[in-house]
Amino acid sequence: MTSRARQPQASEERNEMTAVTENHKTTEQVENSGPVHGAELVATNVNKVYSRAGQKFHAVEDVSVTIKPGEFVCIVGPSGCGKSTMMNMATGLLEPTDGELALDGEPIRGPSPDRGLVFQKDSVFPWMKVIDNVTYGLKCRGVPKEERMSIARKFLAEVNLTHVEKSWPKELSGGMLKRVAIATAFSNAPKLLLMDEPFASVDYVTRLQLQKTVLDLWAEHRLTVMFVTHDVDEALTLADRIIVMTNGRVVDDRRVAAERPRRLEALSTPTMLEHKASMLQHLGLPTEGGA
Ligand SMILES: Nc1ncnc2c1ncn2[C@@H]1O[C@H](COP(=O)(O)OP(=O)(O)OP(=O)(O)O)[C@@H](O)[C@H]1O
Repeated sequence: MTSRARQPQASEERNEMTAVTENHKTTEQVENSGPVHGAELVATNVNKVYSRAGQKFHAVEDVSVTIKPGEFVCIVGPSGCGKSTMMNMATGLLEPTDGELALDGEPIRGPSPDRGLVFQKDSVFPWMKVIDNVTYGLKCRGVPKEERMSIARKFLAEVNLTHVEKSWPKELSGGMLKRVAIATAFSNAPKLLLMDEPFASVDYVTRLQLQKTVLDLWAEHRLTVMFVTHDVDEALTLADRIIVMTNGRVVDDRRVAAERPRRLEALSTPTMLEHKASMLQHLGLPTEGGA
């Protein structure tokens, strides 16, 4: 018989969230507050050409972009604009047809532990208990058992999952599984965290909690984050820089200098509304002011 893992009480979650948001910093504050662990990602004239019904087309076309160490960058764009293709090339799982991606000056030729991944579909192995999932990458890299358990427990504590380390994934909620994936990614101490619509399938409240968890870990560990989302509000909540893609191209690249923590009301300031209207216009959506 399996027992359902204890869920944190609503009040516990709220207290954790408050503590977390109070610590958020902008990229500049993070950069100025100590050494940055993140790496610089440089894409130079990157193209990806696919064939569809015998016709070649550019899924990504001539993208050149530099993401600074420690920067939190969101990529926003409509379905099919090439966000995931860009992300997959950064993971090293997909090769550009032309151009190059490099991390700290080293061309990306394949996957590596210096790049952590959290994708929309759960990247948690159902046949391993939570603690074994989180330690798996460390084990593969030969990290001694005591050390990998200590690292995994530290990150499970940071995502408030200490109480389920011995649970099976099937005993956890969707939001908890996301937190296992986040703890697993951070345990491997990546220099670049690649997140492709990681919270698309969770409910609104859980999504806000997960956003705060990621922001807190980002500020603490000072790694570089590239986060793909459809959701302009999510990008404005998370990012210090937002890149908008349409039809495989970068059509907008803007800095969001708003103070952190960004509570819900922060999205309604005139500057944020201006950012939103401008991005929606790039995405071909009507805005309230008719801009
Ligand atoms: N392996 C493939 N072979 C052929 N075409 C592909 C392949 N992978 C992606 N595409 C096409 O490339 C384009 C970009 O796809 P991509 O998945 O990068 O878009 P996306 O912006 O991430 O979309 P979504 O938000 O819906 O996930 C789409 O037209 C898609 O159909």
